[in-house]
Amino acid sequence: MQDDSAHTARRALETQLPDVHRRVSAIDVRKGVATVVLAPPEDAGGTDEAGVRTAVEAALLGVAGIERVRVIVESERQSAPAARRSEPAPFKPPAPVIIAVGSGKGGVGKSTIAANLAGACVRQGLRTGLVDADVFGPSAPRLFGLTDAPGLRKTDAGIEPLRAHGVKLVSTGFLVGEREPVVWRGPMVTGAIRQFLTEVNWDGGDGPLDVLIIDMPPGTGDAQLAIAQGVPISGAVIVSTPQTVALDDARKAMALFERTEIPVLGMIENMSFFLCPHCGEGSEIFGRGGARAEAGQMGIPFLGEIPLHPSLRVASDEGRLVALEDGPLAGAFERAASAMLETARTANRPAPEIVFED
Ligand SMILES: Nc1ncnc2c1ncn2[C@@H]1O[C@H](COP(=O)(O)OP(=O)(O)OP(=O)(O)O)[C@@H](O)[C@H]1O
Repeated sequence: MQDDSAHTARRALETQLPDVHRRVSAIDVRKGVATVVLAPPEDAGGTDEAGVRTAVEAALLGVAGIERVRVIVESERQSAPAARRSEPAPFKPPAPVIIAVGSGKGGVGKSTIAANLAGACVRQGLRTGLVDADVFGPSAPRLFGLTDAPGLRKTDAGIEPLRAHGVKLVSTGFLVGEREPVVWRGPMVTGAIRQFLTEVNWDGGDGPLDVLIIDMPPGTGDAQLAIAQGVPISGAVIVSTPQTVALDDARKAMALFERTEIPVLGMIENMSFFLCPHCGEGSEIFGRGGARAEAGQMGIPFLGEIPLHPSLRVASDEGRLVALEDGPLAGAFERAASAMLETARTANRPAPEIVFED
């Protein structure tokens, strides 16, 4: 629950930092964590944003009930890309291969698949990061067994990711309690995602990431746009179950990615068939193969099928990744991850050369 400290925090900024207060578009305080969303500065190059953050933190840590402060600066508006074109790249991309995992509807297992694809990448010896961009329902804390983990810290090097099962990860779930629904407005979603893509210290002294997986939120395209504009993304993987209704939604998800010029790398079918934990036999309860056929029709690669298996749900609830354990599920994730990486690497084209006319 939002508490009264939000009101006190707003008053503190109004009296102590009136210039900053004018830029505040939202303040939220929950469980001692204050989240302040600031509109982009009017004078983009001339404002000491690091100084602003420090000042906001100092002002709000003086408010009773606030123990931690997060400052999110909203992304620049539409005019920004044109202005940015002639400037040097504002930051180093977090990884050479960046893959968004999306789905058309909730509950098809997108987050479970994203987490285990990350696990399969670790198993292949790749330095792997995961951004849980599903700000509406972050599930990384549960999937990685980090529900009691301390929140994200920010150092001079950036936001420090948490680590579990060899994966470095960030999630809004590490900013608020897991059971609390987060109410984000459009700009907050894009602001949070941009911050996760541009301000995380992925390297952390043990080398840059080889691959970054983004667990996408469902929605209207805000997140897709933030990602398309924020990082050189390799492409998107769509997760669907085989039923027609899920496939209809998967088609819409693909259209959203394509509208923001994120190439769709392929489709993974989850819950393809029921793999009996007792006899090991498969039953095609949802009509296996629907996603494979759909991918064929859309002209995109089919990257693999993951069976419905009780142990996957149990492992997910216990914060384990089956991709890192032994068994048929690990093999399925390994094959899907290999196909995904192969497609992503071939999709990664060199940046276009910019020619300056005299
Ligand atoms: N192949 C599978 N076998 C068994 N259980 C699965 C499988 N895939 C996912 N699940 C379970 O289904 C539930 C939904 O999965 P998950 O949270 O990953 O879905 P999602 O598409 O990310 O949903 P949402 O968008 O609502 O977060 C979880 O309880 C998960 O453990």
